[in-house]
Amino acid sequence: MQVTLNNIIPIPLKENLSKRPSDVWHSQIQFEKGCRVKIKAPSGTGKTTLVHYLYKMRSDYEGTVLWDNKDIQEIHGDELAVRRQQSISVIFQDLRLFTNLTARENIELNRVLQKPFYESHVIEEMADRLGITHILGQPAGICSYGEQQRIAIIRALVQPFSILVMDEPFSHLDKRNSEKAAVLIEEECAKRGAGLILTDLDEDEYFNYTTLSNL
Ligand SMILES: Nc1ncnc2c1ncn2[C@@H]1O[C@H](COP(=O)(O)OP(=O)(O)OP(=O)(O)O)[C@@H](O)[C@H]1O
Repeated sequence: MQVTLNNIIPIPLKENLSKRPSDVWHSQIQFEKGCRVKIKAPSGTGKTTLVHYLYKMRSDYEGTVLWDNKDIQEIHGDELAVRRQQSISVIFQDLRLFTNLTARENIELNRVLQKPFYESHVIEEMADRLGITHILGQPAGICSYGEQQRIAIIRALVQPFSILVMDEPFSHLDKRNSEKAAVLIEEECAKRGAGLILTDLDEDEYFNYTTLSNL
């Protein structure tokens, strides 16, 4: 799937945006299969807002967001659900885990939404690589935030996608765990020939990105 931003301007940020240059807003940008794009911008400049626009969670913007040349405002119901299950996977900044469900149940829910992309043993293999095997049976709500981030990463990786969007996915992970997660994410994107869009506050070398620094 290709995602295109056509002259997007967030209405709540419009006044501030007229005072600063931007690599993203009021531009034509395409995110293609295979891309590695990092949006590096300070707190409060609109990274999460952009992620919500890309996934059709909010529509308070001028301009258009296209999925494969179709305005996402015209995508509803089953078509929207299938796109989210098959084409675009997101790790939200606030993770959106079900706190009463175990880590494994949170991941399983995404795996079995449609015809599973992976068999269930892949969850154990990914958990082992990210060092969270011991909390798989624990309610997500009592896991540390760093553990919850790794649950959300695995949940996003067990479904099919051609674009993966991650909003500050390593904010509570140390460097070693961030590197391990990045290697797994890169492998899963490469397997699918998928594109990756990541937001963050700082520089890093986890992926070979194109960086957009002004938001
Ligand atoms: N639903 C909304 N309606 C109006 N304004 C909003 C809404 N959501 C966020 N904002 C405002 O838009 C600005 C950008 O918020 P956003 O969460 O996108 O920033 P961010 O770059 O992701 O920040 P951080 O790095 O701190 O997570 C903030 O000033 C915020 O108050």
